[in-house]
Amino acid sequence: METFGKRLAEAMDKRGRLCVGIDPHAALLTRWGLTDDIAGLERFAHTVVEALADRVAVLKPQSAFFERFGSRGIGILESTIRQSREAGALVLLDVKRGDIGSTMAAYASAYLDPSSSLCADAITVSPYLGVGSLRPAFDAAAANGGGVFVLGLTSNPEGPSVQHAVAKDKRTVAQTVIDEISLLNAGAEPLGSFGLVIGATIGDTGHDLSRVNGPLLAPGLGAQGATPSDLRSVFGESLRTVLPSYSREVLAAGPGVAELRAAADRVAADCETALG
Ligand SMILES: O=c1ccn([C@@H]2O[C@H](COP(=O)(O)O)[C@@H](O)[C@H]2O)c(=O)[nH]1
Repeated sequence: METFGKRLAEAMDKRGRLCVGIDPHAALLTRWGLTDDIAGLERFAHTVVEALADRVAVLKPQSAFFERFGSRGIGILESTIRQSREAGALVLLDVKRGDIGSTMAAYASAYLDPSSSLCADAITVSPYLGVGSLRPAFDAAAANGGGVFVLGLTSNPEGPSVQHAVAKDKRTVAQTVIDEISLLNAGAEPLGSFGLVIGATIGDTGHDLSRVNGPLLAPGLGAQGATPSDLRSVFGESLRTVLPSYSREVLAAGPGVAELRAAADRVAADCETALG
């Protein structure tokens, strides 16, 4: 079975380095002329899939915007994941789970076990209960060719109060997370399956990403104010494995399929120039 790291490296080579988020904000549904209900959600999500799933490397549905419609919203999330994967995109489900190991095992079954209707290629997780508590997700990913992206240095302004806190060993909380993920990816080729979320908004924080050997998801571009030219200062020598991620900046171009494609092409070209 091919690892997620290998599948992602191939997808980025073939389709370019871009992740587009599917974030059906109420304001975007209105902007698209849709109703803020289950029918609007379905039309929105499936239009993004129609426009982009056959061309971008990764689609990233934001679970929260589906969950807000209850079980029917989860149903649309399931069909969005399925259709995206059938069209060839890798699906990173942005669900930011994190719990004690025994509960984490249930989350891993829900999102990383191929027998689940919510199974994605990869998920986002939170390391707040300790990176070790995420072990069931790492194991499920490894067993099924999936990936896990751990929050490292997030794009929001509140993140540093926790992530930059310094532990007894003089490392920041974020550096501890980065180092533990680096160990999981040691020796993997061409790319490890365990990624980090590192916001494009954070500037040069002095964290060492040089040994991660896994994908670095960079949200915060576009609507949150970061630009592709910020990537160099955030990622330094580690630009090779950066996966830029946009949601609202691209989604605002809808509802036209051609306009969504043009917006994705534009940001992908901007990032390609910046990443070199
Ligand atoms: O540090 C993080 C981690 C996750 N996100 C998520 O990415 C998208 C960003 O959406 P934009 O519209 O491009 O701002 C959203 O789903 C967040 O929950 C993040 O922004 N920062």
